[in-house]
Amino acid sequence: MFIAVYLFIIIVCIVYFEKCLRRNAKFPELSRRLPFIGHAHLFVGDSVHLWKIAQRISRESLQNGGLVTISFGPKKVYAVTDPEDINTVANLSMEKSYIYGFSRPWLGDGLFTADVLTWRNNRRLLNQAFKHTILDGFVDVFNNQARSLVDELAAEADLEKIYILNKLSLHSLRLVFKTILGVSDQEVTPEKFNSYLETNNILHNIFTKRFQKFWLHSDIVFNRTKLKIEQDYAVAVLHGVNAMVLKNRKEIRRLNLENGTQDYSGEQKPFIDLLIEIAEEKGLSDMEVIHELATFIAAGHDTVPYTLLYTLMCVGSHPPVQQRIYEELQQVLGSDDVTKQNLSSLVYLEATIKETMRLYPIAPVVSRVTDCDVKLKNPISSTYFCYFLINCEILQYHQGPVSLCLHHHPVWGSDVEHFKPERWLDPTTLPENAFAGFSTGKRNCIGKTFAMMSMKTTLAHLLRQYRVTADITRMEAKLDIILKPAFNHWISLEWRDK
Ligand code: HEM
Repeated sequence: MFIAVYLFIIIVCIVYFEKCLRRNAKFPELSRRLPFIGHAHLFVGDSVHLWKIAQRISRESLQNGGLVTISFGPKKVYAVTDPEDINTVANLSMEKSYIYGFSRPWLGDGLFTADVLTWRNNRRLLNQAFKHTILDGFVDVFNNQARSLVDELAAEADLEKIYILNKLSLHSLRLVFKTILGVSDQEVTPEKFNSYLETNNILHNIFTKRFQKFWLHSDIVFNRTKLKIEQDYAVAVLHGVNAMVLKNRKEIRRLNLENGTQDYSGEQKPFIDLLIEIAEEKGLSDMEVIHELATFIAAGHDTVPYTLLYTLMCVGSHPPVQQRIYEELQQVLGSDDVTKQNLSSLVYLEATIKETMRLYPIAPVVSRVTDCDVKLKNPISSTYFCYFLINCEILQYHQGPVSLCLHHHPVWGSDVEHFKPERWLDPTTLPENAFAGFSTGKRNCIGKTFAMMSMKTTLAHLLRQYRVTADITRMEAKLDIILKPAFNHWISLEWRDK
């Protein structure tokens, strides 16, 4: 009898709670919300499933005029897909959402995860390391690494299928170790690089699992799981490498200062030296420097290889695009190396990378918290009026290969679904605020010029030497922190001068 009464009271409460929510719902909400937990159940599954959910959210958001709400229990998230709204949010809210906090044991107060106050200060200081004049000094390193990659791939040329991702990751990690840490290939064995990559992937996996299982969002629960033990171990391994590099670098700097010498013989000094200088000036601890290094290594090498892979796959799937790139390379470079002067003439290659990033952005979801009211366009009516979103969390969903969102928004025109690098050649014809491959607003990617320069150099060397074949329409993707290929991401390479 008592059980029946309790059940009755619970059902009445649920119905009342639901009615209140619906009455107060000002915004369209994602379908399939459950009482109390909201949409949290939709995210449970593997990372292929997570990508499908992200695409569904972005599709529903666009169908609802550019905004849809998602509930995680009492927490409400606004998924924004309208270009104007995304621009508004990105410019007003610099604070990252609590989900980024999952990576704090690894990245600490590094630029990517830092709170706004710390971020403002550090971004200003670190911006100087990413100026064009500084990055120009890395072009020789980009060329040397690209040449090594071309040579390494020779053994696999003419095979029917190559899974090139691991080689691209290794290439990007070496590049980052050289330019960010000042560590040459000879100082780190291939096994150590591979173990760094594996550990890095383990961490991605742990963060994704934690995000998908909403009960693990709480530190109290998560800290009692096996995942936490695995996370601690992985973080210790990566920090161990960073700490060792930092110690060696400080020693080299000390000796250089004592002897009045420098050890980068004409090359640009690595980012770590600037960081050590800032740390000495500001009294930062070694752990703070390690967190910043971890951030730049992660952000630098996690992103580039995936964008390179997707570009090669797009190029391999579109022979006329490949032919035009080849002709541009012949005309601009011939058989010469890339230089800071000729790099800017590779306009069609750059357009191809941007078009790839439009269709396959490695960071398709960016999450922010607002600390002020944000006025957005009315997502339901076609007339424009405004809503106030108060202290809410906002997700920007831009793009997905099959879904309609920022990078697939109708503002791109009727050929929005086509891979068409030509659309980038005349900037005056591009839609406003509709590209966020490097994010947008003040807290966008600090490494975007570095990334573009290194990717253009690598692709110039590769595509001059090899003809690529691929079929990107068969690739399946997963969302494992970033957009990664899950299946069918092979390419084949053929020597051009055979
Ligand atoms: C194709 C290559 C790259 C892409 C597509 C990319 C994309 C992005 C995106 C979308 C964000 C914003 C993420 C968010 O707010 O959640 C970001 C931030 C960041 N990126 Fe990149 N990135 C790339 C390469 C690089 C490289 C090479 C570096 C460093 C060498 C780098 C360093 C960073 C850092 C430190 C941040 C945090 C910036 C801040 O909060 O001020 N990225 N990147």
